[in-house]
Amino acid sequence: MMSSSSMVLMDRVPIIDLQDPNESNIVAQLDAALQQFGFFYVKNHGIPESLIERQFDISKQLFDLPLHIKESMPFDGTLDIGYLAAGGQALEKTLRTAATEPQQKQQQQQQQSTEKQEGEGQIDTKEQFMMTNNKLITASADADHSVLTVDPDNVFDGSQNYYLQPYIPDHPRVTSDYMSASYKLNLRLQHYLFEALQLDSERRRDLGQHPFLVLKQMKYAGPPSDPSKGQYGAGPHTDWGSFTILATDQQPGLQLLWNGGVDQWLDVPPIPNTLIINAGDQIATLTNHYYKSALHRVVTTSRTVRYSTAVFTYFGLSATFAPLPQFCGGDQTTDLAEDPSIGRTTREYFHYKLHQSVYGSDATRGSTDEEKKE
Ligand SMILES: O=C(O)CCC(=O)C(=O)O
Ligand SMILES: [Fe+2]
Repeated sequence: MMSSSSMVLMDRVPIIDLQDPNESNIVAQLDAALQQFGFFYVKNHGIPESLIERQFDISKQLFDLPLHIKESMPFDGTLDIGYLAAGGQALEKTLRTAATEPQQKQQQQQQQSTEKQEGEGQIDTKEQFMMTNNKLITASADADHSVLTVDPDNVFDGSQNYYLQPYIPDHPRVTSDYMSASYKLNLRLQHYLFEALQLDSERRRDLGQHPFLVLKQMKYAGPPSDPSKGQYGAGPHTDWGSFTILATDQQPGLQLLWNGGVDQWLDVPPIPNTLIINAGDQIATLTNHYYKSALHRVVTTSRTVRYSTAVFTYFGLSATFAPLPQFCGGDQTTDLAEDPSIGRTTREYFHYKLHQSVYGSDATRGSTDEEKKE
């Protein structure tokens, strides 16, 4: 972890070359990018371009299927799988108690009063399809260790997902290969994060075991966004977990809220042969918001269809979150009540956020239907 004063300020989200033979360079760049933006690009990331293209090809075929077929795979919030039609989620609804910095909170409130005329958390125009390694969610806490382990070569193994083989023969193979490659990239990013935070081996094990992993394919074909009416492809939100690995087609739209003197929405444009990485709430909580879980949104400007695919990674499902000791005390103390991921396990925090975004409820601690079912 470098001190803020030694950090070189950048005016745009940096690209980190993962082929750099000097690991400490990678760690230092990751540290600076997470402090300043909460976002960075990676190149030479190990996921073959051909696999990324095949994945987008599958995604296009999937969203082109007739609506009745897509709706035959309805969203299941317990497993976090299935299809959500346009309007099925409103990410902005998760903001009311988002785990963001006080400064960001104030910004959110200003943003909402100046940009929005009606309602809160309007629906997002994106369509989405999700697959997860949900066997970890359904397994009981004392399950056989092998049930809880993730096979990096077959991440979905043993989990319930909708596989579209009858309509898209390559669907199981391509989604599985893409997820496995993404998980391996996540393991590398997590290693660099743990190095930056100088975590001991016990803490690494606690955070790293039984990770929850979500593949979300998205299509934006709705009307152009209009922030003044609260209409977005994806409304302003923070991601909820550890790292998000995002692939987009060549359409712009993603923006993050950044303070480079004044708060502003900064474009995160597509850059060929790179992936976009951002830190979620769990990383912000661990570091007492020293690393940012940046507010971001998708503003579509034209009628052009846009595809993106995110792999959301979470730390261990049973790990409970609180700032690491080195981030507590001094002027870095966070009001624990302000950060809803504190004191919750990954499993609990995930369901809490999901309820806000999909079901619109202010799920209270430990009382969601999903949690009761577990
Ligand atoms: O489509 C994108 O570029 C980003 C979507 C996003 O931020 C999300 O689904 O969490
Ligand atoms: Fe996001």
